[in-house]
Amino acid sequence: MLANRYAVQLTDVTKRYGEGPDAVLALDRVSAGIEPGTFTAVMGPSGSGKSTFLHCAAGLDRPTAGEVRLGDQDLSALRERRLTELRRTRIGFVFQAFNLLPSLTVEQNILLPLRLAGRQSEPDWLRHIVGAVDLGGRLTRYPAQLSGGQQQRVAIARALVTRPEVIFADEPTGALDPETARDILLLLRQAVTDLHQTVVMVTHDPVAAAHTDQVLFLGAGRVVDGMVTPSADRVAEVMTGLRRVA
Ligand SMILES: Nc1ncnc2c1ncn2[C@@H]1O[C@H](COP(=O)(O)OP(=O)(O)OP(=O)(O)O)[C@@H](O)[C@H]1O
Repeated sequence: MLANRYAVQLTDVTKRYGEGPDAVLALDRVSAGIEPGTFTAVMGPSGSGKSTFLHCAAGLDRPTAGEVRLGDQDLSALRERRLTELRRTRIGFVFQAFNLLPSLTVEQNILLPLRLAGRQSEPDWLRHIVGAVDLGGRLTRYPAQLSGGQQQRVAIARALVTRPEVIFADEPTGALDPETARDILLLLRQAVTDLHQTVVMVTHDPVAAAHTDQVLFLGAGRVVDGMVTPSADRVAEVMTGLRRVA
């Protein structure tokens, strides 16, 4: 069998919440393939299924039907323990709320995924990513002593430390001012361009989407449009059209 050319592949993924007349069809037979070493934005009106897409693609939630593959691994074939292990070692996460552990230093937060996986840190790699996120002088500080932008840099370093196959970012700039948001987006862009990382990001912001290579647009749980080398203006135009029909 040929190796999967995609870093992540969703095939006919359906996600239904609840049962009977109150059931919500959050994803309706969604298919998408994310190429390795690319930066992808997932956009759509509120309630269109973006978070559900991200959660299913990242193995945080199981689809009701359909298949999700991380490389050649079918996630539905994994029991909970193996799936947790896979999330820890092969996937990185960046959230809007940073999700750092307040009692750990910056360095300990960055190294946490390795510690949880029982893996050794690689000093050269650690130095490289700490340099890339520009946190060199702050490794012994605690999250509460950092600005929002600095905390998100720690979260990105933590996501990079295991050299995951894909980083999933859920509104990573949602809590930041526009200038700091831009720095974080440039950092994610750099992770893709320089470190050949694959990044999938949910965002509401056309300016954020303009930093990516491609945009997947969701509407009412389906992939309704796509755009390569997006610009903020063209993305905003598509979003206005989607909101009109939502
Ligand atoms: N745990 C849940 N139980 C029931 N319904 C849910 C659950 N999670 C999401 N939904 C519903 O599924 C649909 C898609 O939700 P989702 O959060 O994926 O959309 P979204 O595009 O990320 O929205 P937003 O931009 O507002 O965050 C919505 O109708 C939502 O109410």
